[in-house]
Amino acid sequence: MNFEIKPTKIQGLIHIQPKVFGDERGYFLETYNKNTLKQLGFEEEFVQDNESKSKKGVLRGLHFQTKHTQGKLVRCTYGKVLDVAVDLRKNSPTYGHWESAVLDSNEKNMFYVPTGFAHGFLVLTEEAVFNYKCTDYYAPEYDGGIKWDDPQLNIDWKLKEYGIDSVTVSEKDLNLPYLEDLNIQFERD
Ligand SMILES: Cc1cn([C@H]2C[C@H](O)[C@@H](COP(=O)(O)OP(=O)(O)O[C@H]3O[C@H](C)C(=O)[C@H](O)[C@H]3O)O2)c(=O)[nH]c1=O
Repeated sequence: MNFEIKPTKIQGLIHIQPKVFGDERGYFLETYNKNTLKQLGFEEEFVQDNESKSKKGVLRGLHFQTKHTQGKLVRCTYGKVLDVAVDLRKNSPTYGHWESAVLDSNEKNMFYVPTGFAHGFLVLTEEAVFNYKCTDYYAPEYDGGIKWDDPQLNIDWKLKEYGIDSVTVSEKDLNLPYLEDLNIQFERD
């Protein structure tokens, strides 16, 4: 099997480790295989692929769409990021809880963030290229989010551990609300 599914602390989040085939030429891996992942119980359909490049200390997020909610299969194809998902699902026992994963382009590891979560990442290396598949289309009219330093969420962005003195956040993200001012709960798909 070319993919290994690993458990997470929050139900619904999934760590996916593709098998990497190395030889004297370099390496090969399947980055997505609908049938193989279906055999592992992962049956999401994707409609849009995205890529972004950012410098160390850039923090994109925490984002969600209030309609056309997107499940995201995320990975880092250059450098390393700390990826964070926050559970906003209605009646979830882990509502308001977060889970993080270091996505490393050398490890090829992936993280699946289902609908109902806010998502963001912090770049840990000088540069990082971030690629992800989405289960629904971009719908800016339904763009929403939570500010990265929400004291109620108290996310450990590991800034000191990675020697990041200050984060670079877009104007839009700097003006995102805290969760307590949002009172948002997503119905489960
Ligand atoms: C997301 C997106 C953006 N755009 C355009 C809109 C802006 O002109 C430009 C940058 O958009 P934005 O600043 O929203 O990009 P990010 O801050 O990387 O947003 C993403 O960051 C976090 C980590 C996410 O999980 C979401 O996928 C997404 O919100 O790309 C598009 O044309 N299509 C798209 O799907």
